[in-house]
Amino acid sequence: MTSTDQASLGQGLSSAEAAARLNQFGPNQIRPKRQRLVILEFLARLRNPLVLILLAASGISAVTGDATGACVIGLIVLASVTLDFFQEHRAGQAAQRLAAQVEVVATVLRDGTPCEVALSRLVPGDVVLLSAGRLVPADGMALEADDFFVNQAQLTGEPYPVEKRLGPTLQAHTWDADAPNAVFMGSSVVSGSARVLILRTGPLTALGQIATSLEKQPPATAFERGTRQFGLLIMRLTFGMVLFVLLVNIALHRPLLESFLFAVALAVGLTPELLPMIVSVTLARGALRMADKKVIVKRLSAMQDMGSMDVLCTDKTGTLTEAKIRLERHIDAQSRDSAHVLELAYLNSHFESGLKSPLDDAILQHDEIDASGWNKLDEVPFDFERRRVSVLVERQGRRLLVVKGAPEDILGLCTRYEQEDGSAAPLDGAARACITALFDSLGEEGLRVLAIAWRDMPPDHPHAVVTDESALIFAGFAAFLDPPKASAGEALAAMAASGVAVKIVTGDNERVTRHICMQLGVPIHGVLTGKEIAAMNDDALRARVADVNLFCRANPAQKNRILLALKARGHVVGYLGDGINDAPSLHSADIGISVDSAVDVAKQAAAMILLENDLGVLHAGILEGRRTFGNVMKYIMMATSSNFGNMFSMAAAALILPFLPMLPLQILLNNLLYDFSELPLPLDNVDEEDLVRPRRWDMTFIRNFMLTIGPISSLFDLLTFYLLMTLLKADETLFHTGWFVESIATQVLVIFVIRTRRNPLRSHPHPWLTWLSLGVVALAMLLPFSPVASGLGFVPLPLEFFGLLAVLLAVYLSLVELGKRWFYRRYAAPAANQSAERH
Ligand SMILES: Nc1ncnc2c1ncn2[C@@H]1O[C@H](COP(=O)(O)OP(=O)(O)OP(=O)(O)O)[C@@H](O)[C@H]1O
Ligand SMILES: [Mg+2]
Repeated sequence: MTSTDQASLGQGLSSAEAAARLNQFGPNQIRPKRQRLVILEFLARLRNPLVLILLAASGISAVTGDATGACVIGLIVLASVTLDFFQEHRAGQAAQRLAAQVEVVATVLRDGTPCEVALSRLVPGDVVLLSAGRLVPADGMALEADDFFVNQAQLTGEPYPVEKRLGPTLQAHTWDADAPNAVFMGSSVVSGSARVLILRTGPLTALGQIATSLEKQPPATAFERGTRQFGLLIMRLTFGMVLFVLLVNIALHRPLLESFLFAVALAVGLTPELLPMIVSVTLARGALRMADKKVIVKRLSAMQDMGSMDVLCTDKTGTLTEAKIRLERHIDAQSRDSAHVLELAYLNSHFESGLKSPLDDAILQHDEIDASGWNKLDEVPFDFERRRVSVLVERQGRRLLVVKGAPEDILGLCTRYEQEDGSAAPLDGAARACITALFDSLGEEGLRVLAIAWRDMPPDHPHAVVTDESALIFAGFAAFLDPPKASAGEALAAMAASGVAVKIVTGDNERVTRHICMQLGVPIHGVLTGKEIAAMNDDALRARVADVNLFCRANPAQKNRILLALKARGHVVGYLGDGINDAPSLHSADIGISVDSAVDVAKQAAAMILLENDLGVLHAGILEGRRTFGNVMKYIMMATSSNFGNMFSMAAAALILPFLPMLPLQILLNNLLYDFSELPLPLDNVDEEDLVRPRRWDMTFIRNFMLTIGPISSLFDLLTFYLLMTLLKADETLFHTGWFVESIATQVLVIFVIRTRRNPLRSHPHPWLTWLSLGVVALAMLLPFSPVASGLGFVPLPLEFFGLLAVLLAVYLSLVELGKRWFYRRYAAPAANQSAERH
């Protein structure tokens, strides 16, 4: 530590110094995202090998004579790369702005005053103020600590909170992980507060070092795997075809360079180069639409996962129930109202420095109780394994340990119970049975219950530890009403109807949760408790998870195991939660969903944040996800069927015709126009029948579609060749022109057939798609009559051609429509290709 650091401990860094250090140390991110200049991002697109080959080849052809051709090719390549780039860049920017809205911040002293700074902008030397629920933003050392407990399970796997105290001065380069004052990035504050000096940020932190040494890439989502497979399929086909065309042309002694250019242009025409752009634009558009519904999508690909999600796990408080909890009763062991129980509960909630749970808020708001005579000495913070919290308090020389928590656990720790007159009687079998019966009856009424217990502590006992929670005196119960949310029942029913199974995963007990489910009209068809889960190995759990829809008394690790078991069964699983206990599951879920009011770790781990905690918008999100899926699928189906068929016939024609069927630059222009017509695809409407089930990437579906529609396209093109040659007696340039126009028209207009399972007249495309497609076709028809025609190798078309074109188009579109109907009947009954449940 430098002397300026020492001097600045009190008030932190100055803004100027912080900015300088940010430059020096880089952002506080484990894997810093490279911020590239826009121009570099643009140039990176030219790195595509096909584009490079094309530019090189046209460069050679420029040198050998055909300068205009080469220039046009260069321009076309530039135009299509630019088109692609701007769309994607804009979409990415919009998505980034959205995510910034829910970015987790830290409270940092800058220029002597506390201010909120994004985690990524922290630097060594910053002084951070931490309290319960906050995230430790980087590695550092505690300068002040007040009952400061953190959960560092992410690093050590240890589920219990660890107390951090003051200790020796630490240095960034001689780090001592075991020092009592060392805190780590990725831990979250369970209770208490602290002032922490940041020493190491980003990749230099302990978490960063593990992450970089393992280079753990998040596993590819089903969708990413799908696009990759698809890319491979196309690549193989392209390679085969290009090789074939080259060999044929060489065998026929055609000019080598031109044949090569032709082959490469074919390859460009075959590549679904718009796919990445279509994917990111659809996703970004989906995310923007979700933002209107008060849902912020942090990780764009989560939109797609929402469309595939078939199981949603959710916790209970605040999701299924109203966020407002009320304290209804505070009663002793005999079910009489007890002021003492309320007082003890109040002291416990008042003094505990952990994140106040809604139960604490309910106790504190119930009645004003005077706690001023009491002094807090220490506490044992709440954790989800113990499910209780203790405070050690003192008044006029009397020391009490007051414990409140889950009744099942607390009763096990009690040896006596408090009677009406305040005396303690032994908790024998009969009394225990009585109290348990009381607890059960409260649960039947749908009340959430906490047990309150206490014991005297000797005056020489300054600290509270977990082992002090024994030989307690049971004081009574605090019972809460946590009414179900009116909208939740409806939302759950809607999700079930859309093929998403909802499972409730809660730390609360079975009775209360069942009661809520009954009120919401959610049938429970299988229950597992944390105890039962603890006794199962992963295989056993995997065998059970599908049939169970209520998991109760589950601790954080068990919640996570449930989730992994569901994923292992092939489900796409969403997880909705807001607590520290939900963070591991939010991480492992395919789609982690949290709320804006959640603790920082949960928000950090989530892929999606609900600004309003309402299950209804989640259903809307699922449909939105399926919509994005549908539109990406349309592009893929177009690329594999019609586009592919066209290119295939081009290759075949090269074999039959005495000349090249189209000039390389015409193929590229054709491709550019076709791409252009597909730009509005991300906006397109998706039919309802495509939204009723979860959608998954299905390679067999794509392959079968390709094999059905592709040949129709190819055969049809060959028919066109024949007619061009025989009816119009076309020479080389007329042939090129005629086929260019025909090929654009068929390729572009077939979208109206392919984009829907229905009769095309019964499904409404987005107006932009309609107009742009028609516009592109019109443009292609006009080109041969324009001044640039000769530069592009076109000649004006005779009138008969357009008559022929009209007939051909009508026949072609009808044929594809018939082929499509046959395909859906044969291979895919409505939505049946997406299996929701895989056993
Ligand atoms: N502030 C508290 N003081 C004492 N005990 C608590 C407190 N908060 C929770 N508990 C106990 O811990 C249990 C688990 O906590 P909680 O219900 O918050 O878990 P969860 O899994 O987040 O549940 P939910 O699905 O309701 O969000 C509770 O049922 C209760 O018994
Ligand atoms: Mg919770």
